[in-house]
Amino acid sequence: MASKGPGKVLRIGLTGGIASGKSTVVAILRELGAAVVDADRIVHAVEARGGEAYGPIVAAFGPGVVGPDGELDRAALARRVFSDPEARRRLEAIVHPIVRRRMAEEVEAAARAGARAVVLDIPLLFETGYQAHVDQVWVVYVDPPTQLRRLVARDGLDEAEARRRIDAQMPLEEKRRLADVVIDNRGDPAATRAQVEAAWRAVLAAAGGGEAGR
Ligand SMILES: CC(C)(COP(=O)(O)OP(=O)(O)OC[C@H]1O[C@@H](n2cnc3c(N)ncnc32)[C@H](O)[C@@H]1O)[C@@H](O)C(=O)NCCC(=O)NCCS
Ligand SMILES: Nc1ncnc2c1ncn2[C@@H]1O[C@H](COP(=O)(O)OP(=O)(O)OP(=O)(O)O)[C@@H](O)[C@H]1O
Repeated sequence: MASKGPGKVLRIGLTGGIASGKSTVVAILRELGAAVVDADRIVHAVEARGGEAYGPIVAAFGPGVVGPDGELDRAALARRVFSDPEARRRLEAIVHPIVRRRMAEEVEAAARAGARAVVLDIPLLFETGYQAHVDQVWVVYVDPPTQLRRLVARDGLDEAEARRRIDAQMPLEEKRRLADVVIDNRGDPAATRAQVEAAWRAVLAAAGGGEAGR
């Protein structure tokens, strides 16, 4: 864990596996008043037509990844990169540096706006080594069969495609072992909410109490 300098914002890295429940946990944290930086949202923004990553991606992957409306055909690009690790690394080499910079800017902005704690929702936190840049890591955990079932149900993928996406990430069991805080999302939403509320209360206490999130 990185040390927290005096007067600095407490950075919480929130991660998990695909469909483990990060968005569900983030929605609860927002309700509790947390400032949240969302890596997937930034990815979508920079990959949109006219965004910083759009041109380099089209140059690298060709017109086959552009849809009729001129936006990236995300489904086509996903099929490509989740069946070819080399292509995935090429995409990541374009997108990740831009996302890292934007996240740092958003943390700065939240701190300037008075937040004492910021949640960074980063699906690939461990895979990208970002744990060195946060003060604590929360992992949203589910067991593998639950993860597969929820991913298939949410995204309408067949089981083989869902497995490929899960296999493109560090195993969730391993992430759980590396966590400072584990949110166990195997149970019902109420059980998850109780854990998130308790973990956020601990953050408020560590960050000096009061309105730490905003
Ligand atoms: C492959 C792309 C086009 C698929 O887009 P799509 O709209 O279907 O999915 P979305 O971007 O909403 O991501 C959904 C989830 O997929 C998983 N995922 C996405 N990219 C990756 C990756 N490179 N490696 C492993 N898992 C990934 C994450 O769990 C993420 O939360 C897109 O995810 C992308 O450009 N990825 C590269 C950038 C990246 O690494 N993003 C992950 C977080 S920084
Ligand atoms: N405790 C729960 N019980 C039942 N279903 C749940 C629970 N938590 C989340 N889900 C469902 O599981 C799916 C995955 O959850 P969510 O979208 O929050 O995951 P995620 O980690 O944000 O995924 P991604 O990495 O793909 O963005 C969603 O359809 C969500 O409604």
